[in-house]
Amino acid sequence: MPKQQTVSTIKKLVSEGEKFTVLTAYDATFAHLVSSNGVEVILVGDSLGMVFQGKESTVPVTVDEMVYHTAAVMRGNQGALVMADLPFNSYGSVEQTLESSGKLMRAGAHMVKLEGGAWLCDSVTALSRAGIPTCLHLGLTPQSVNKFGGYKVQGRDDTAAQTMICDAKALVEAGADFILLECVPADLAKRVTEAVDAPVIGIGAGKDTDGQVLVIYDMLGLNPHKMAKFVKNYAAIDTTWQKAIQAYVQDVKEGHFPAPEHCFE
Ligand SMILES: Nc1nc(=O)c2c([nH]1)NC[C@@H]1CN(c3ccc(C(=O)N[C@@H](CCC(=O)O)C(=O)O)cc3)CN21
Ligand SMILES: CC(C)C(=O)C(=O)O
Ligand SMILES: [Mg+2]
Repeated sequence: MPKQQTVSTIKKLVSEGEKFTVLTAYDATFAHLVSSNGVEVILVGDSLGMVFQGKESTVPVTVDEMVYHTAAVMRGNQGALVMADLPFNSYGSVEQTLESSGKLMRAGAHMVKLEGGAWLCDSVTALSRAGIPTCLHLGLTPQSVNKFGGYKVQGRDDTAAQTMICDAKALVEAGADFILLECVPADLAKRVTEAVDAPVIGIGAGKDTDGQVLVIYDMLGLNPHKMAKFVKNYAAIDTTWQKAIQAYVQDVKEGHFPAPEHCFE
């Protein structure tokens, strides 16, 4: 594995047909644990609002909080590519997007993640020109939980599926480096992955995306709340966290995770 992962090393790995793994981390200790056990990408996810802060959703998370956690992650990171979520209501205009992203990049992030479709193309292009790589999150976008009315599988009907494919293509055309799909039928995720020339990361999106992501507290069985269908508890298989993470990496590389029971149709 390279000393430091970059957007290019991930793209190269995917072009060679290798799967990659992503886990969340919100602090230096978890960043160290994850990045020294084979995980290529750390996501400083706004899910920290739920699992770290104990809030109802990711909506209350602020840019300043993301900056704080990103800076902590950077101190523990051992060479993973660090992607930070732009939180709710911090990327409404191109100008606001550049300002919020600049704060995350100055905290040490290597790239930012935005939730949304083709309406973000101008922002993606502006970020690309500013030297900020992006990941675009489609499907179940948790910052819109109040519009969705719950955490539900997205893209089940033909129109929604077609829109998702068009959004992904437009965003990659506009300069998006990665696409992330959350809670979408496995066959749609496969179609999106085939349709775009960018690495696609999945969570609850079947086995055919280029990478997989999970929230670390979920896959270590530490989340006391009801787990989504896509979660696998790796700590139930291996008795140390290091081994649990290594088992997850191996499962993804070998195509054993996600299994049919973790997928939607
Ligand atoms: N700990 C944690 N893990 C996550 O994966 C996560 C967060 N927090 N916070 C932000 C979002 C919220 N997420 C969620 C939360 C619940 C479901 C869920 O219960 N989904 C149903 C699908 C129901 C349907 O069929 O439409 C499931 O059965 O999995 C999915 C994603 C994913 N993200
Ligand atoms: C669930 C993942 C994809 C995420 O956005 C987060 O952890 O915030
Ligand atoms: Mg998030």
